[in-house]
Amino acid sequence: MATETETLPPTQLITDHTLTFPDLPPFPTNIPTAPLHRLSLSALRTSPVESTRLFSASKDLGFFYLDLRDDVLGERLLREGDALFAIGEKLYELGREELQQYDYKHLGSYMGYKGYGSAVVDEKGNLDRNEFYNMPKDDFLGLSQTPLAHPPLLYEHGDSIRAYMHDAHKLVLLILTHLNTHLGLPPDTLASLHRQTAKSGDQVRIVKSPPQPASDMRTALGKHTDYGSITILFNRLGGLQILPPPSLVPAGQEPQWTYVKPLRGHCIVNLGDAMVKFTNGLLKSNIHRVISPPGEQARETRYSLVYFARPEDEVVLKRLEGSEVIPPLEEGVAEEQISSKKWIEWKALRLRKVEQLSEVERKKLWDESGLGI
Ligand SMILES: O=C(O)CCC(=O)C(=O)O
Ligand SMILES: [Fe+2]
Repeated sequence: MATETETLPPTQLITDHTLTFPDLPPFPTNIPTAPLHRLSLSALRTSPVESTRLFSASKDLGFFYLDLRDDVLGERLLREGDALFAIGEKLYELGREELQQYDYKHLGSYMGYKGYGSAVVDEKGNLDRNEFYNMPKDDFLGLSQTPLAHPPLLYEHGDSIRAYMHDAHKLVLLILTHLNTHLGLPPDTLASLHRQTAKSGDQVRIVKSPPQPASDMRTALGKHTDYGSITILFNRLGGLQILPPPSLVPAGQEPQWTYVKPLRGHCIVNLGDAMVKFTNGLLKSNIHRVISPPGEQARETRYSLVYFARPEDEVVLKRLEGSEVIPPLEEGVAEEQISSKKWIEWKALRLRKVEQLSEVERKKLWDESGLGI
């Protein structure tokens, strides 16, 4: 892969104990891991070289590690992330029945709770092996006219959730500002489409995937690209896998699903569909999925923490004007006029309409998603 030369060799990652999670079984040393660029937030603040590496990573894989240590914002995010992992564990202790009342799919909303086994994950019509809770930024920051009800526990921890939302968004804006510069867009173009004070689908998600029976392992979260702009992801156990795009796979070989090894002190950053549309395909939003954690880690319950930053609701997802770096549209191509809000609603709910569906109907739902095999 083209990125390989700029990442740490896997052996170096494994021997550095500050990058592993002391209370969890180790990530196995004998499986291949994805060669993500490993960037540093503190270096990004001052180093043009680091900034260029961020742009390269966004153009080839659309995924990179960001070391958050030795930076005031980064260290705060690490602490706030830890607090949210703890809140997540308590949230799921409420139980599936209690949480089910916060599933708002019937109202056309993907916010709130998604129950275990309630979305199709593959072409066979299999169902997922996780549950998650989407906490809408608009509800928690007081932007919604009619906020949804959320578990009282989340309101009790409202300050922690808001602090995390604010800081994760600061990090997103910093990343967008670097991309804005490299794309040669007029200053603040990207930031002005992602104001935290404007209504959007920004959300914090906490995912729980319990251990799976060894005799019946299946995809926990089906393959997808993220729908919005920038995703900030905290993982502790393996399970996340990416499928490299054909452009990064040696000629004659098939792309292979590859684990992304979680690194302590780091978040994983990935770009979503909106960035692809804004840049007419120059920036990448890579396909990923979650399966059972590898090796001994498979015995643990896996939690992960995600912050999705998405363009403001009314932003139309199409090529941005004002850059000479963004490739022009091909002659005769007319872009679809779809708002960020509509795009995300469609993508987030299309595989969740599974109640009382037969296997054949579930397979059809997958076929219609366009996700292929
Ligand atoms: O749990 C993870 O590591 C990834 C979750 C993810 O891809 C998502 O929620 O979109
Ligand atoms: Fe994702």
